[in-house]
Amino acid sequence: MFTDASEFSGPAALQLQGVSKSYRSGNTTVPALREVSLAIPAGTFTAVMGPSGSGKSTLLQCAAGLDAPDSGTVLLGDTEISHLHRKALTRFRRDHVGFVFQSYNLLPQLTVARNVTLPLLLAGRATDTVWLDYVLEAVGLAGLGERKPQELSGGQQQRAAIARALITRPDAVFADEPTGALDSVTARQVLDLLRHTVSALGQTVIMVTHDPVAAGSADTVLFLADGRLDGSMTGATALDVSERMATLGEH
Ligand SMILES: Nc1ncnc2c1ncn2[C@@H]1O[C@H](COP(=O)(O)OP(=O)(O)OP(=O)(O)O)[C@@H](O)[C@H]1O
Repeated sequence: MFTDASEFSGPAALQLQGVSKSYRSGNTTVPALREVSLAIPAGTFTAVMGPSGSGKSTLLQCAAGLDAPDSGTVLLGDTEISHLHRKALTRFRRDHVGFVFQSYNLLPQLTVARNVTLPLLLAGRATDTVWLDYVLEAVGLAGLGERKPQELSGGQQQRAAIARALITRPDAVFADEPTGALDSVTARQVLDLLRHTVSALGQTVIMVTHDPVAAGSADTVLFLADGRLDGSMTGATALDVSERMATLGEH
């Protein structure tokens, strides 16, 4: 696991230094992340795994600028986002970050093409139709741009959501349980697509998942236990990941 960008050659897509985050619940404080430091090279596929409540979603929220850490710094590309104010952060996210969620979040009244290009519209950027066609083709939706989301299968809807995440050419794509609502065959296709966006388009993908099979598609798997990073694996199979999960937090 890289904790600092100086440990690898090439640019870092994401760097966290000493990131901590707690939630207040009534009179108690729940620590969700404790002093997490990591660096993710650009153009790689990283999975984040850990038991329920280990801090995966909090890590993703802080890393993607959806939430602010209590302490520590987050760098996305060259920009330190941990101390940006709300408006600047929203603008930064719109231009530099792609999101894929378990529940697709496509707007039913818009066509696939309009859903995919919505982030450009919101950012006031023109649509590059050559790039739109390329992205739709890359995700396997060539010729389906004029359909409505409800006229697509679940897997196709997730492909449209991935196209929407790619359309702004973001510094990083964050995926939260992207295969959670899909059957195993469709999930495999979506994982292969995420892999393809990394290897063919040079994207950086960071995916939170509960599924060892999904994690086994990534270049590197980061393990979280009780808000702390608890090691990593590179080139791991689903079986390797399952075995590691069974001993997580045991030292
Ligand atoms: N809004 C919140 N208010 C209070 N506590 C919270 C809040 N969000 C998360 N937590 C707590 O912070 C810790 C980390 O939660 P987080 O959702 O990041 O874990 P997770 O690994 O993503 O869990 P899961 O796999 O179940 O989604 C947990 O103890 C959780 O109960």
